[in-house]
Amino acid sequence: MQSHEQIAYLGPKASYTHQATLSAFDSDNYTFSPQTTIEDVFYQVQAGKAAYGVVPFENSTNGSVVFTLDLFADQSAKHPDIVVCGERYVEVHHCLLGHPAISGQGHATGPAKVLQEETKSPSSSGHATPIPGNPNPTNSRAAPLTSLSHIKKLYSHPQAWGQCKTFLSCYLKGVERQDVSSTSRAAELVAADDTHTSAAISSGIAAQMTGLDFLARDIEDEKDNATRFFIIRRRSLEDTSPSSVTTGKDADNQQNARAFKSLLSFTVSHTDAGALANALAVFGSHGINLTSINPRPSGEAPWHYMFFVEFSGKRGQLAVDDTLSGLDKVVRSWRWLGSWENALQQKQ
Ligand SMILES: O=C(O)C(=O)C[C@]1(C(=O)O)C=C[C@@H](O)C=C1
Repeated sequence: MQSHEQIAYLGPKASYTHQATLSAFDSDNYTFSPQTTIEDVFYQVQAGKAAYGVVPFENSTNGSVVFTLDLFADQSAKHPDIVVCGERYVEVHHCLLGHPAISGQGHATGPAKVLQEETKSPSSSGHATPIPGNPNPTNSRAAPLTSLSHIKKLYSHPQAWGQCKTFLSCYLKGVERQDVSSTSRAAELVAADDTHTSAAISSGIAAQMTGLDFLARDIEDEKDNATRFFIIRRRSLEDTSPSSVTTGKDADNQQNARAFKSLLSFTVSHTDAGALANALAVFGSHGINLTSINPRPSGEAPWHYMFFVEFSGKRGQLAVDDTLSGLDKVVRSWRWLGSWENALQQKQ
């Protein structure tokens, strides 16, 4: 029997990362291997146990997934060979999953009673307070489908809280939150809670998997909420060998550059005036379009940073290779983290 290559992803099944994995790999040809943490995914790929890994990288509402950036920063040199080789975008529509209240649970006494009077919403479990960006908290895009007054604890992945701020502040303000490793793990924990007083922010698919009820749907602040995932693999010799380098007009035309993206990290002197500006100027002087920049603590000393930049183009194109040579002269250190096909090129 042919042994399938393994794809490591942040699990368990029904996580958004699982959905990204299904959109990138055919389950007939690969074996999917759910991992507990994003670090476990990096480890599996670095150790050669998985051919590819799938990890969240950034969300359209809540920004960068810092756990992933810090694994690329790799302060303890555990994953020196990981590079990005692809990307996938997944629409993220969060649901509140749990068990409906049973009679006698969640009486509207004390704070809940106050809440009912304040918000005229008998289904909430906390106080509604105006927050910046949503002066009228009753303006949540979603309303609960059932009473939430019995919900005493919430589980989710930390990224999800920031994507559902309005719903949470409106209907579940002050309810204890517990960070867990993924939204689908949150659903598993709630399904195992016999008290029926917890709820998970998770995907609709996780409801099918666990048998939990929908207490609310589409609770994300922005209706076009989406997360971008990276497909990672181990760096290979061809990645940097001269034979992979393409030159000539074709490699340099703008259209071709937009078809690809690249990621690299660098550090600059913390004390030299203009060090960061000089590094960024190298990209502009070679006509390279920078699409994002993210600083993360470098671990060298407090307030020292490593910068991650994403840009159009791929290694092997003349302008990109010249940029890397130029960068090498002005930064303290840099690391190429991969080039891949731009999944949005049709839409730009
Ligand atoms: O928890 C999950 O389901 C994940 O796949 C992780 C993750 C993330 O880290 O951004 C993915 C998509 C959502 O943005 C929320 C959580």
